[in-house]
Amino acid sequence: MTDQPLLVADSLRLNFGETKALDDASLHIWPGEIVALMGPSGSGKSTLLHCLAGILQPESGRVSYDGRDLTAMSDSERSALRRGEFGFVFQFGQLVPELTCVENVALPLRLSGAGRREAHRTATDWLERLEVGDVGAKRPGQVSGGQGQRVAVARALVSRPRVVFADEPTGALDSLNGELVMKLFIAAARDTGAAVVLVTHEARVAAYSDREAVVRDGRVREQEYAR
Ligand SMILES: Nc1ncnc2c1ncn2[C@@H]1O[C@H](COP(=O)(O)OP(=O)(O)OP(=O)(O)O)[C@@H](O)[C@H]1O
Repeated sequence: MTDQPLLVADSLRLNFGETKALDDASLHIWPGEIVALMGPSGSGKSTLLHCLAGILQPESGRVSYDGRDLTAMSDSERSALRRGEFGFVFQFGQLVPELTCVENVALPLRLSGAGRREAHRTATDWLERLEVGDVGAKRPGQVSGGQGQRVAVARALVSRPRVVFADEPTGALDSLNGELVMKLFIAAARDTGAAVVLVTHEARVAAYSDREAVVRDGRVREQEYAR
């Protein structure tokens, strides 16, 4: 680890109408660190993740990434940062249904200017790494939930982001498949040196992290280093 955090949330506040979703939430993420956000339903975990990723803007407080103030950037600067430096894995629906699995994984590379052949070769390698090399030609609707999530993980990591945000990445899977996806996901993230911010309800998913941060009532209440 370096002596500078990669991502910092400093005293974030965000309300949805009467609901205080974030109420003075602060968190540091270090390069390469795997952090699980735990806590009761509705406590603000997803809202915190979305603010850290520059998807939601807090009403007050600051998010900085690599020393740059995300909250002060224009929308287009923030989008460029998300495309270039961040990867995302969500519970459902993040694959483009009209594209094959290999095309889905190649998409981030194509959008950043890679040629078709090179992008497909890299995407195929990533599918093999996630042990779904055989589904490349299929569309997302033709593969199982576990296979689809492994394709989604490959797509999140293919452009070698420095941070991967994962919101309940195994929430729709049975425990066996969830375990396999987590194992492959975390091994690949550690290999590439990506930090991971993971929202989960499940202790056995959080067990893959280096640190658990508990969110309660819109604030990070407890942090614990695993093992
Ligand atoms: N778009 C929205 N509009 C209105 N209220 C919202 C919105 N998003 C979140 N909230 C509310 O903000 C609070 C925090 O929600 P958030 O989704 O961050 O919690 P969470 O801890 O991720 O919950 P869960 O574990 O159930 O997914 C909740 O009370 C939720 O109902």
